[in-house]
Amino acid sequence: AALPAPDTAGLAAVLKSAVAQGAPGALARIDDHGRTYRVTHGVADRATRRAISTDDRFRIGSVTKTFSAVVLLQLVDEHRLSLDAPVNRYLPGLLPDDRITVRHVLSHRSGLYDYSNDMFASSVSGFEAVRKKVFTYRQLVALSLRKPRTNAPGAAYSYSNTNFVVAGLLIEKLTGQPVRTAYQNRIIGPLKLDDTFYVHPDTAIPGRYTRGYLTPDTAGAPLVDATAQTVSWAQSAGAVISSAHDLDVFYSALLRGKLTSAARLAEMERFTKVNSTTAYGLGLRRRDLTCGVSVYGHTGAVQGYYTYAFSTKDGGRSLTAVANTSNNGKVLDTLAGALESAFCGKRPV
Ligand SMILES: CC1(C)S[C@@H]2[C@H](NC(=O)CCCC[C@H](NC(=O)C[NH3+])C(=O)[O-])C(=O)N2[C@H]1C(=O)[O-]
Repeated sequence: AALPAPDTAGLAAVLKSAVAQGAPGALARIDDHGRTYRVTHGVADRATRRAISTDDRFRIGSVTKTFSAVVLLQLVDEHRLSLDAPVNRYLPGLLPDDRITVRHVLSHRSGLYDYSNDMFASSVSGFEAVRKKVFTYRQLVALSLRKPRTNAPGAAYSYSNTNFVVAGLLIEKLTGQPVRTAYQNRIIGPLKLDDTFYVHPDTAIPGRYTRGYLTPDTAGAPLVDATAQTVSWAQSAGAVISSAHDLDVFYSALLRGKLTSAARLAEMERFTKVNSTTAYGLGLRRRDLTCGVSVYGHTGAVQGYYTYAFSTKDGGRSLTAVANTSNNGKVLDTLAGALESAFCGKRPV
């Protein structure tokens, strides 16, 4: 059945609410079968008061996980990787359990502890301690292995950034190239994503961007400008920079089967239920909306930036919504309403 028209007034109200709840600015772009909708509210820069634009680049956080998963699924298509092989077959000795497979890692079912839980237990001091640091992938995995596994391999879903750091190690081992090169050659170049970059360990966002502001844990404390950072704590789990246009193109192309074989896309879409509205596949989230529509993509939360980037199953309609703050649960929850406005249309009064 055809989707209802996007509810742009409802989308504007969502962004306005996000700003009222503490985001300096918010943006949303819908690409719907060739027609584009753009909505913004608030500022990209608190000092200059420059209005936020849907053209502004931003840090996409864990939306990066889909980029990493796509590269690995392409390697499966090229018969250079098996999803059900142990990670240790490709990276001998990396993990303490040979039963952990590539599929377990890409579906957050490995049981590998998420080192960021400790790293950011105190949001601002944790961020300031790492914002200029450069980690190796193996240093991040070592941080995780200091803690017990959360579950036996394959036994449960437990979100962990460590999984997609392992994915980055697999990409570099199997392609013989840095993750940056793999993203560029396999995704960014072919799709002409001119606003999309992997600059790690550089701290600057190229070109025109919105600044990002970390909300402190202490109510009323001033926002922290988190724009300049290496994002080395995340890398292949969260360090890509992009734009609303490019993420709409990316998820539409993925779901249209432009980036992997149909068989591999079907593997990405084998979902483990997370809660009543969300399920996780391989580097891909499914969100089930109130109108019965399911959308596919990923969310992102990196210091200073919240992102929702989702598309319909056929890739015909895509939405990217961003708020330039983080560590603000009200804003994260409010921004989820952008999915309802974009894909469920006007709410019955
Ligand atoms: C599951 C999520 C929401 S969290 C996960 C990943 N982001 C992180 O793991 C960053 C955690 C610290 C971010 C920081 N929070 C704190 O410091 C809290 N003490 C903030 O909000 O700026 C990402 O991105 N994912 C989102 C996803 O995949 O949707």
